[in-house]
Amino acid sequence: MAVEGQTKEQKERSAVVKRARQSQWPAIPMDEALKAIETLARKFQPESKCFPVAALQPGRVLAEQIFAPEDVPRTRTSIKDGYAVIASDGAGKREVIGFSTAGGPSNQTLKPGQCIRVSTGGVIPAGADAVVQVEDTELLKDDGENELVIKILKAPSVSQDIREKGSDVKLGSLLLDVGCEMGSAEIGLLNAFGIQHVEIYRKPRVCVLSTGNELVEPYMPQVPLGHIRDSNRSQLLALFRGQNFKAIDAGIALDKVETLEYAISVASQFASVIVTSGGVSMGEKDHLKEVLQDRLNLKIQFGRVWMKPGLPCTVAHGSIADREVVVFALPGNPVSSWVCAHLFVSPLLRFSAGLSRLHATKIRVKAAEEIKLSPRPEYCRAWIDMEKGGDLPVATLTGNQISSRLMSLVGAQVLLILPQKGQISDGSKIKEKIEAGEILDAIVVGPI
Ligand SMILES: Nc1nc2c(c(=O)[nH]1)N[C@H]1C(S)=C(S)[C@@H](COP(=O)(O)OP(=O)(O)OC[C@H]3O[C@@H](n4cnc5c(N)ncnc54)[C@H](O)[C@@H]3O)O[C@H]1N2
Ligand code: MOO
Repeated sequence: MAVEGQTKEQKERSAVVKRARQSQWPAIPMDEALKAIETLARKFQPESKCFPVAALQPGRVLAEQIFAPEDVPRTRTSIKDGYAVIASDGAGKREVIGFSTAGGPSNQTLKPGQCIRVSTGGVIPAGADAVVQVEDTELLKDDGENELVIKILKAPSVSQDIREKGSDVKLGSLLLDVGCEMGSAEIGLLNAFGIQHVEIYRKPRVCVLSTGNELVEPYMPQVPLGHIRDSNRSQLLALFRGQNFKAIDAGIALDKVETLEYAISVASQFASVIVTSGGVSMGEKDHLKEVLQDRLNLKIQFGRVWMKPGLPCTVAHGSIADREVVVFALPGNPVSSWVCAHLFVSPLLRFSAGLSRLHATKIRVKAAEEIKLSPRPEYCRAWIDMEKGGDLPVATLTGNQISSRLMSLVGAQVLLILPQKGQISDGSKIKEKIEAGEILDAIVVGPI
């Protein structure tokens, strides 16, 4: 028991003997954890603002429906470089009375036997009802500079090679919907209609904090024995920034309840989503759960998930100084925090960013090799080969999958979803492994 007058070391030792020897937190199944995240996400509704289209970057999310303010094309235009004609004139001679180029429309009206030279995108002059491409004509007469008479080789049909008014987009039709992620095409489309301002969602902010007495800044030239460089923070910041969220560096906090409480409170002033790594397992310095629940009075939504990696992953929700927050206390192992960030943090941030799809894309792949199953459902990192395997891409594990091995994340394109080792559905035998060639679901986490 801790008594007055104890040294710091004595106090720490007494904390060790008092620690629980079993986790008080049930390891909930993955689908339950994901449901909890989806429920929580709804508390972090996206916020919008008006934004100039000229400054839009890919990845921004639209917060309003955009309707076409005009027809495209606004008037009938030519699909080909050639001649605007009257179809009923058929094949044969035509007098060339002028030209209508893109940007230089003609104000002449065609009469039978006449044609007007047009370029692709040029306005179809009055009286014309077809375009004949230049390849289907012959020049019969010119004055050295201008074409005067041509011959149409094939009889044209009405509407041939004419883009009718509104045939691409009708005035008032829906161009882009709420939740649409801006890419190059969407930015181009807004500009095609001269739309100058749109309502977009604000990027959600996420604060990233590393915890652990053993951590030193990555730039430190000397790393004392027993210490390691903090890699989780930069890794998670880069992950969230790469997903278009605003990620804020909250530094490193020592494994001390007061320090952790302080660091998380400070973080809550900058972002309503806080991500920590480390200190959630069974060690005597693993204080995160206690800090979240007992010192910050947050409600722990779950304190363990039956998954690998990421077993002690913890999520807490509540208010700190009247600000609603969610804290994702991820396990310290670099692979565990990365996998949990993809599976739990990103979906909540995606919701808060206004995106219509919360979860990453799932694909079906073929296992390249035999994979031993673990007692927990596992999310294995894998590379994808689109060429091999015929109908489905082939997934090869990124080497040893231990949760400390950061190398297993390098170039990872998918997380293979492996069931836990156990009885197959008809109960006939225990499934111990995935066979080479077996088809699996996989979550896309990198460019394919
Ligand atoms: N008795 C038990 N021990 C452990 C259990 C358990 O159920 N019972 N769970 C294991 C699992 S699973 C995981 S995952 C880890 C997670 O532990 P913590 O979240 O408490 O993380 P730490 O102990 O603080 O760190 C674990 C590991 O990761 C390194 N680390 C931590 N932070 C960083 C960082 N910012 N950058 C790079 N590396 C970091 C740390 O040095 C440790 O090596 O617990 C198992 N133990
Ligand atoms: O399940 Mo822990 O997350 O890596 O080893």
